Order: sequence, then structure tokens, then C-alpha cells
Amino acid sequence: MDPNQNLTIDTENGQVEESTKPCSDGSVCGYDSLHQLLSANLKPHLFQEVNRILLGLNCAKALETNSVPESAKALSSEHDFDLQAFCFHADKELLREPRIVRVGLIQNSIAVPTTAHFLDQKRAIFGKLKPIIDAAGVSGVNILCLQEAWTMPFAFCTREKRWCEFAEPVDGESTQFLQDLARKHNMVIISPILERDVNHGETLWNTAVIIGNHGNIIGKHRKNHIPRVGDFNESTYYMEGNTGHPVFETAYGKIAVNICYGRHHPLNWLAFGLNGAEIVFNPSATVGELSEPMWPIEARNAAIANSYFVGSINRVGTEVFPNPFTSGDGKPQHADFGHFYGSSYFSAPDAACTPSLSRHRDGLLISDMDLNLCRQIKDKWGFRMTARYELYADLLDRYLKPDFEPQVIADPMLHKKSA
Ligand SMILES: NC(=O)NCCC(=O)O
Repeated sequence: MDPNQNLTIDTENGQVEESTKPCSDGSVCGYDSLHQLLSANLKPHLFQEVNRILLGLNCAKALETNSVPESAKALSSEHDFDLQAFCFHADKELLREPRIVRVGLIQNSIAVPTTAHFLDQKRAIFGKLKPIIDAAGVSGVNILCLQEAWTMPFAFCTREKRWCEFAEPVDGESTQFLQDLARKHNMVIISPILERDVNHGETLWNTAVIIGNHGNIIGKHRKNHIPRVGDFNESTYYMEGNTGHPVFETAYGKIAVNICYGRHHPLNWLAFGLNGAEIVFNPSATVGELSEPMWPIEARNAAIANSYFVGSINRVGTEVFPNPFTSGDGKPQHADFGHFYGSSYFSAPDAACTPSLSRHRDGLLISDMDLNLCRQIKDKWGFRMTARYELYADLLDRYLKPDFEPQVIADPMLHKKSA
């Protein structure tokens, strides 16, 4: 890591200039994350204040870090992944015990080039994930979520149909692999995969499989909203989900999954909240040029608006494909999507959030969360009680009709010429 790598010397006047381009290794000017850049460059009292404003406070204090066992640290250094742990508290209540769960998010790059045999690619990803999942297990993680389509490169940009071979039934190879780990670590695992629905004519879906802590399959959720933006033309591969907005009641709390592009849809977040989710996971695959300014905002806003926790995950690295593809935007053909910027993080209903994981390295982010915070924030802010859902139900009902007319009151003076 070289913090000066984005500095260039202007040879004519000898001045040091900073490049506005991201670092080629995906780091933030040589730092793992924006948080690390600020921490390393600001005086402690300034950093503390920046931290308060950027990350918010939890129970009136800066978010606490948590310790992780030595065995997890050893796995992180042996297998070179970022490992960070935090703790969201709730106020003590008189009539309810705290409901503390430990939640983990994994972000990773692919393990071998996209030119390798598909079986080798898949096996290599399994091999890469195993020690990270074990690190979560030995750290006592109760619920763990993996990234979107974790078993494969994010090949949807190519629109080549051969990548469909990575699709698996809900009880396929990747689920079986994770079922063993779920049993071993008594952990709920959310496994987002490209699903092949054998019973419905081999239809493909973008699906999160929810594996219970006994290794059982609790259920699945299929991605509701499909991107058609930039290279993310994923509609070539799978269909809009047909599973609604299920909330899965697990041994450790009520959870839901809002897959990637669904995070741009506030009603999607709302629906999981209305069904009672306490933690919503957002396994994603998105690149810097497209969405990085949106990343720290949307999920955090959803956590605030819906009084639940959110775990946001983005994959890492630049994936280069064998055949160049175009985006239909007149720009030259290219063989990669851009840089998947990692930066996975947690948001809490009280507006606090964790720093994000590395922008360019694999990582495991762990946080304790007292689920009592969800109701405490509902009581404090009353967003549910003040929501006026009937207003919106009525508007949506009218909007869906072909003869809908927008409610616009025009200024009668609009077309009058001024004197
Ligand atoms: N996988 C996916 O839905 N990506 C869309 C890009 C984005 O939403 O940032």
C-alpha cells in the first residue's frame, strides 16, 4: 500500500499534483478505505469529530469496536482478508432482556481468472470462502451473508449464455457446501446464487437461499428488481423475482434479503420492513464509476426509514472476461466491468453505521447488534405510526390505472407574459 501512489510530479514546474483517478489497485489513495485514510491523516481530535458526523453515534457514543478471537485473526492474516468487528448497543429496558445477535458479512474477489474451467473457478471460490466462513464461525457469528452470485464471476455484463452453467438449484452444490458449515458453526447462512429452477423449465433467477443453523433450508428469496443500467444488463440471464418480500424467522431474529439493485427502490425496503424484518441484507455487485457515491447513503437511509439493521455487501476486484463486450452506449468495447469496490458495511436504525471494509481486499465484517434497538427507534421516531400509508396506497392504486393523471396544480399565471 503506497499512500503516495496517486501523487504525480508535473515535470515542467516540478509541483506535486494529485490525480483525480482512483488508484489502480482499487485502494483509496493507498489506504484500504476512506475511514483509514481519514484516521491516518487527521489529528485524533479532528478524526473523532469527523467520525461522529460521518458514522453517527450509537446510544450517544462513538460505535464500539469488538475483539475477535486469535484464531480468527490468524485466519485473516494467513488468507489475507480484512477483518473488523463492531458492536451496536441498545438502551437497557426494564421488561425485555437484550436481544444481541452477532452478524457477519463477507466480501471477496473471484479466485482464479475467468478463463479457467468453470469447475475450477467454482471450486476455487469455495476454497477461498471456506477459511473466511470459518473465521466467522470461530468468532461466534450467528448470521452470515455472502455477496451476490458468490459462486461465479459477475459475468452478466457479457450477455454470453455460457455463464448460465454456473446456475444451480436451491439445494445444489453451493447450498450443500454451506449446509455443512452452517451445522458446524451453528450459524444461519444467506447464500445468494444464480438459481436454476429445474421444476419450472430450467428458469433462472437471482436468488438468496436461507440456510438455517441446523443446516436446513429455511427458504429462498428471488431478486425483485433487475438492473438495466450501464453494463448491468442482467435481464439477459434471469427473471424478475416472484417471491414477494419474505421475512425469515430464524433462531437469531427476523431477516430478509434485498438483492443489489433493489436497494435503489425505497418501496422494496419498506415491504421487508412491513413484514417485520429486523435485519435486511443487501448482497450486491456494483462498480465505482456507477454507484460509489450512492453506496454509503441508500442502505443507511433504509435502516433509518424502516427501523431495522442493514448489512450491505459488495464484491471486490476487477473481473476480466475472455471476450470484450459493449454497453450499447457508443463507447469502445471492453473486457471488464470496472472495479467492484467492496466497502461492505452495517447500518443501524439509529442512523449509526460501521466504517466500511476494504475497497480492494477480501473481508469479513462482524457486528453485534441488540435487536431491541429496532423497537426503541420506532418508539422514539414513530416513523411507522406517522407513515400515512393510506395516502400512498390510494396514490399507487390510482397510478396503476391506465387513465391516471398526475396531481399537478398549474400556476394560472404560468403562460401570462410579464408586463
Ligand atoms: N447486481 C446489480 O444489481 N447491480 C446493479 C448495479 C447497482 O445497482 O449499483
